[in-house]
Amino acid sequence: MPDPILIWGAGAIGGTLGAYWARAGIDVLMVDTVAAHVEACRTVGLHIEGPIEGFRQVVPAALPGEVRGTYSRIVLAVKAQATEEAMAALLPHLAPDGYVLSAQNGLNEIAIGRIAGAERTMGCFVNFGADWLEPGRILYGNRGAVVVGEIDGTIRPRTREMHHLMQVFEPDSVLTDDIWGYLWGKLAYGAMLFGTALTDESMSANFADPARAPAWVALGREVMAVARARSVSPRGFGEFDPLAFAPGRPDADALANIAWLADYTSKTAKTHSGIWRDLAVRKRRTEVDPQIGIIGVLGREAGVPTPALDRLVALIHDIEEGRRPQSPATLQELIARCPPLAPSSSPAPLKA
Ligand SMILES: NC(=O)C1=CN([C@@H]2O[C@H](COP(=O)(O)OP(=O)(O)OC[C@H]3O[C@@H](n4cnc5c(N)ncnc54)[C@H](OP(=O)(O)O)[C@@H]3O)[C@@H](O)[C@H]2O)C=CC1
Ligand SMILES: CC(C)(CO)C(=O)C(=O)O
Repeated sequence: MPDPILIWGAGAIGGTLGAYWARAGIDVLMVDTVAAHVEACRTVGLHIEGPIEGFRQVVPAALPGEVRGTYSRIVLAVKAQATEEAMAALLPHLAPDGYVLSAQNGLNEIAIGRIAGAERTMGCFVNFGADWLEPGRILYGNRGAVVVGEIDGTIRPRTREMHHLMQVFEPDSVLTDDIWGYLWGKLAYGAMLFGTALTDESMSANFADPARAPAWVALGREVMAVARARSVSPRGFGEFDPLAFAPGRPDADALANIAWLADYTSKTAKTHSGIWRDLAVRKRRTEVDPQIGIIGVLGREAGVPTPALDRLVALIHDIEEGRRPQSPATLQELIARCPPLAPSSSPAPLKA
């Protein structure tokens, strides 16, 4: 029998994975710092609810200090700003020939590789939607892309094994030799999601408002410009093609993708992003620095200006620190820094 899969961070993403794997008879141990959540998961069970399916599953769970032994497969699913702290705690439990899979948004694989070694790091792009509601309760709002790949692009037996495991949860999971392409594609979408969290409205309402499009286009373009400077060719999901935001592409191509995002985000029970939830519900800091701030840092290294991203980071900090509300006026502060769209731009039809 292989050792259990250790899931470090049993919130919206880690908890959903853990419940599905445990229900399928796969041996898992979830680790989380929220004592009441750990207790609920391992006693009465973790309740997965929402439009996909509802079930309650007892899942073995522990606080970090309760973990013993070493594990060959660790799925890291904490928010990006907790990555380094979580890595320090889990490292003694990572087998010498094991690996950590980042089931997170952002470029956490860089930090994980630095701490655990590149050989012990695997990448993952997760785009399903889930919310941690309270101890023992998670909303699984919509299915979404799950993509697994090694950070050096090779596909190894362990990569195939993790891909099979992900298929237990999401049958359409993808195995890739280009995980960085997917991670940068998510950064383009992710930057826009941070933008939507400047307001109190849903993701879909934000994407559907033509007056707000200059912000989404500018953010997408800046992420693409930095990705290009780093020789990454970002990949999308569904019909979202981040390359439509690449330098030189007409505004109409970008707008067609934003129209698709408005539709895509209207079909989930998770109406607002995790960023919005951190600010409006959890009243806590977001992942903006490790996820979006880093793009500006990489841009400066490559001589690529990122004024919209920089303004976005500052505005999110303003909300975190109570200097501004989540409101259309706060988003307007971002739009004011973004170039206007070409006057004749109307969304080009998306390719079938
Ligand atoms: N939710 C979603 O729909 C999506 C999320 N993602 C990404 O997935 C990652 C995880 O997000 P999500 O699941 O939403 O976050 P959650 O906050 O729901 O879950 C993270 C859990 O880890 C706990 N935690 C924090 N620090 C530690 C630690 N050092 N050791 C163990 N547990 C810890 C948190 O506790 P506490 O709350 O007290 O901090 C929380 O219970 C993020 O990068 C996010 O951007 C990607 C796609 C979709
Ligand atoms: C919106 C979502 C679920 C991606 O679709 C996300 O990544 C987030 O909430 O941060």
